[in-house]
Order: sequence, then structure tokens, then C-alpha cells
Amino acid sequence: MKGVLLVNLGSPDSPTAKDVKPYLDEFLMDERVIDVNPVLRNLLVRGIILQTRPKKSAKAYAKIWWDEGSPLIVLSERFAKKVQQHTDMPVALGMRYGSMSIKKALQELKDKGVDEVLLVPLYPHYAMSSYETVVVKTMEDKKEFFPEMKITTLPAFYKSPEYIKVLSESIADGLKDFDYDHILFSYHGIPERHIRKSDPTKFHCKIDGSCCSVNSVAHNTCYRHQVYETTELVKNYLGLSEEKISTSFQSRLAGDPWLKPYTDYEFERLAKEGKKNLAVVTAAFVSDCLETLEEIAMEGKEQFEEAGGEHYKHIPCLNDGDAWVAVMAKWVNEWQAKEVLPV
Ligand SMILES: C=CC1=C(C)c2cc3[nH]c(cc4nc(cc5[nH]c(cc1n2)c(C)c5CCC(=O)O)C(CCC(=O)O)=C4C)c(C)c3C=C
Ligand SMILES: [Fe+2]
Ligand SMILES: [Fe+2]
Repeated sequence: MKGVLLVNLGSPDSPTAKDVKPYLDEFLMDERVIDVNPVLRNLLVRGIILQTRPKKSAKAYAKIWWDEGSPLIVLSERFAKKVQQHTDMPVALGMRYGSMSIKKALQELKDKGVDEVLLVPLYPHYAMSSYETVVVKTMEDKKEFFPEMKITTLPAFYKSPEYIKVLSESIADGLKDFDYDHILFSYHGIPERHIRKSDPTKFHCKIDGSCCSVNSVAHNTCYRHQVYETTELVKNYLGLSEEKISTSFQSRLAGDPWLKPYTDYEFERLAKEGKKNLAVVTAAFVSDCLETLEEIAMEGKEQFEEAGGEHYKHIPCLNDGDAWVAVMAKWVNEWQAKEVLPV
């Protein structure tokens, strides 16, 4: 029997340093997230980052935590439940890090008689630290614990017309009561090195932007190309003017150069240029989470207003919106009936 496995990033069990520490340990010790040699990774993560970050992150999580739990988990659960209502296949939800593991979700599917799984990484864009690590971990768990299962993976859906339509319409909805003079598309950042590592040709990606509009097989795994493509397609769908939109990258860690421009610098630049009303779209995430609710909706608002901006709006992610649920249900049901996957 066929079944669906939805996988998102995960969250700590509670917004306390005690629970944030093991979660961050698992996350940052992932070789596709901090991609240095194991000795250096151990030193960097356990010797340096985990000495102070859990306390700081716990405070940030506490600001956005809901009575029911982490927004990312609660929203992903609501989404999974709604998708389940639109298909006769079992649907399970797992997280790449934290206690809701991929292994548990695969076991849940197996217990229901599933032996053919559609894996859906809940990320629109391909990055080794998001989409790829979900696929690799799922395949490792399959090999070790569920060797009889057949697993097919939904491709990154950053340019799928159905996704672009639902994203664009949710943005239009968010802008209904907001007279913006600029829309910033802020995507989660990644180190520039990750772009080079993910380039199968080893020469296409130049990071400076000169490559991302030149056709290449490298774009199948190029996060930078894919996010700019999402912005462009939304711009075209909504008929937005080029001067009123821009793309930037948030949530970097100190150290290496990350994709630029940096979102926090953009808040300042846009305010200084005289933009008064700023809307921010966070399309690297399908569910609202720490990075959207705290970093963008709270911190970003403060940064923009301190630099002279007046009105600020974070457009919510797709979350468990009915139109987004319908798109996902269509994709999984088409796979069930005809083995067809979105392009
Ligand atoms: C080297 C560090 C990191 C890379 C690379 C990275 C890529 C990346 N992350 C997401 C999505 C999310 N990240 C979230 C939180 C978060 N991310 C990092 C670090 C890297 N992410 C850290 C340390 C944290 C934890 C919080 C903190 O201490 O700042 C979240 C939110 C999780 C939640 O519980 O709400 C998401 C979602 C993507 C899509 C991505 C690559 C494209
Ligand atoms: Fe992240
Ligand atoms: Fe590129």
C-alpha cells in the first residue's frame, strides 16, 4: 500500500536551554549543516556554539512558543491532518531533528501496511542543509530499519505553477490591507560554500549572481538560483514592479560568508532609501517558525522602524491554509494514481 511521509525541520521539546541544547546538538552536528571535518565540527559546535547558543535560542523560542507547543510543529501537524482528510493513503509527519523522528514516522506508516512511500521534504528549495539532509536521513533509516520499503521523493517545488499560484495568492491576501511601498523576499541564508558544494558541474555557480540566470543543470541543486526563481515567478504572477521588490537572506551564523544581501542590512538600507511601508515574505519556509515569527516579525520590525521605517508587515507562511493543503493533496493523489510528480 502507498503512503505519504511529510518531513519538516523540527523544534526543541520546550523553549528551555535544557531542551534546546540537545536539539541544536543534533542539528548542528549534521555534516550537511556544519560541513567541516568531524573533529573541527565537534570543536566548533560542542566546544564553542553550544556553550552559549542554547540560552540565547531558548529566550527567542520563549517569545514565540504557543500553549500547544512549537509553532513549526503545531502548524505542520495541522497541515498533515488536513492533507490526510484529502487522501485515502496514510499520511505521517516526521521531523529531521528532535523527538518526532523520521524513523518513528516510517514505523507509523509501516504499522498501517505501507510499503511504498512518497517522501515530501517540506522545503520549496533544494539546499544540502534542508532538503538534501532530509532525503539522506530518510534513505539511511530505510536501509537500516525498513529495507523492504520503496521510497520516492517529491522534487523541490520552488517553480511549480501550483505552488507559485498558492504562494502568490496568499501574498496578495496578506497585502490586502497594507499599502506597501516595497516587498522584501527574505529567504533563509546558507554559507556560500554550500552553493559551490552542491554544484555537480563544479564550475557553474559563481555566487556573484552572474550564473543564476544562465541555464544549467547546476540549478537542480542551486539554492540561490531557486529562490531567485521563486521571487521572479511570484513577481510575474502578481504583476509586481521590479523596483518595488528585492530578495535577501536571513538567519546567518557568524563566521563564513553567507549568501548576500543580508536581510538585516536590507531593512536598514530600505528605510534609509525612504521606504516607509515594508512587507516581508518568507518563502523558504512553508510553516511559520522561530525564523519568521521572532527574527522577521519581531526583530525585523524593530530594525526597520529604528532605521526610519514606519509600517511593517510580515506575510504569514502557507501554514495549513486550505489552498496549500489542496495543492499538496493533488500532488500526493496524482503520485498515488499515476506516479506523476509536480515539476
Ligand atoms: C549552519 C547553520 C545553519 C544552516 C546552514 C541552516 C539552513 C537552513 N535552515 C532552514 C530552516 C530553519 N532553520 C531554523 C532554525 C535554525 N537554523 C540554524 C542554523 C542553520 N540553518 C539554527 C542554529 C537554528 C535554531 C535557532 C537558532 O539558534 O537560531 C528553523 C526554525 C526551527 C523552529 O523550531 O522554529 C527553520 C525552519 C532552512 C530552510 C535552511 C536552508 C535553506
Ligand atoms: Fe536554519
Ligand atoms: Fe547560480
